[in-house]
Amino acid sequence: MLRIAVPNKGSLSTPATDMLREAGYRQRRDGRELVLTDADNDVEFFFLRPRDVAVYVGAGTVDVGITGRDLLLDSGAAAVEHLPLGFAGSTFRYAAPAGTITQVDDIAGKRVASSYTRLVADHLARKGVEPSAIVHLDGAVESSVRLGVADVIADVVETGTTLRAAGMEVFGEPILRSEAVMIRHADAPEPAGLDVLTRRLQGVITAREYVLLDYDVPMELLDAAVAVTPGFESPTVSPLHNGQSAAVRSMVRRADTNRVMDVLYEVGARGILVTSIHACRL
Ligand SMILES: Nc1ncnc2c1ncn2[C@@H]1O[C@H](COP(=O)(O)OP(=O)(O)OP(=O)(O)O)[C@@H](O)[C@H]1O
Ligand SMILES: O=P(O)(O)OC[C@H]1O[C@H](OP(=O)(O)OP(=O)(O)O)[C@H](O)[C@@H]1O
Ligand SMILES: [Mg+2]
Repeated sequence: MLRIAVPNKGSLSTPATDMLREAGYRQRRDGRELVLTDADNDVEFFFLRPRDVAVYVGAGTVDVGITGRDLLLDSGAAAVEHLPLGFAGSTFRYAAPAGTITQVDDIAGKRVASSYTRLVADHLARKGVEPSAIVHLDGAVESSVRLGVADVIADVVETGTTLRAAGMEVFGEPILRSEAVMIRHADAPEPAGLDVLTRRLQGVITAREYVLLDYDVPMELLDAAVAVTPGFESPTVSPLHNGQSAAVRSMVRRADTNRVMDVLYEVGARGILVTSIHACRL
């Protein structure tokens, strides 16, 4: 039975559970359940603190887990990224009170507060910058400068609202671009059942990222239209009964849908329809 660690709280928890449910797995209804067996799919879920997921996977006591790329790298566990999942996107960045520190080199000799101290230490070591201290805090890192325990922070930035509210500004390039990832042990052989889990999750990711586009186009314009919607391998083209036009079906990135429809219309396609994909295996 494949053992899967899932975040029990925080930003990753609900979207991780939603994705697994969409992939056809049973998920807990009560937020206090710690373990859940899905016998039909031969998997067992362990609901753990997001930060601890990499520790369990690295120790080999669970086979795979869902966590953030930033949490994985900060853990130092013997676990590696297996599949990016496309949710809980964020950047990890340095910030300081507006107008004080503006480049990474200036962190030399300063105190840096963060909940991700290994990430920060590794990054500063790579840059050859020596801070006077790296202060570990559990959260609300933005308050650390005002309260006098640090000069600079390194923290997760999603919208930037929290930083703005604290009168801080980011500086330097992002240390990391993070998102939710499926992780597995660094050296262990691939556990039985991981191939099925991976295909199922990839199916959900693709169904979220792509739509189906259908349209009719006169035969003489078919090549020009297909060039706009090349699809994954090649679009499906069916002749219409009138013998002069074709119906085309192709997968298109959801984010590109309206731009592609505009171009297709210009090319001469009509009856352009967009349909969501409920599930898929490619
Ligand atoms: N706005 C956000 N705030 C915090 N973490 C975020 C955000 N957006 C995405 N994430 C990601 O969520 C993960 C952190 O989740 P975690 O549950 O540890 O913290 P949290 O969501 O801040 O919850 P809490 O602070 O309540 O424990 C990281 O991988 C981080 O990159
Ligand atoms: O860029 P934003 O959209 O504002 O999001 C980023 C903020 O959200 C998280 O804090 P959280 O609310 O989890 O509090 P915490 O610091 O106590 O973990 C994170 O640590 C940042 O402070
Ligand atoms: Mg937090």
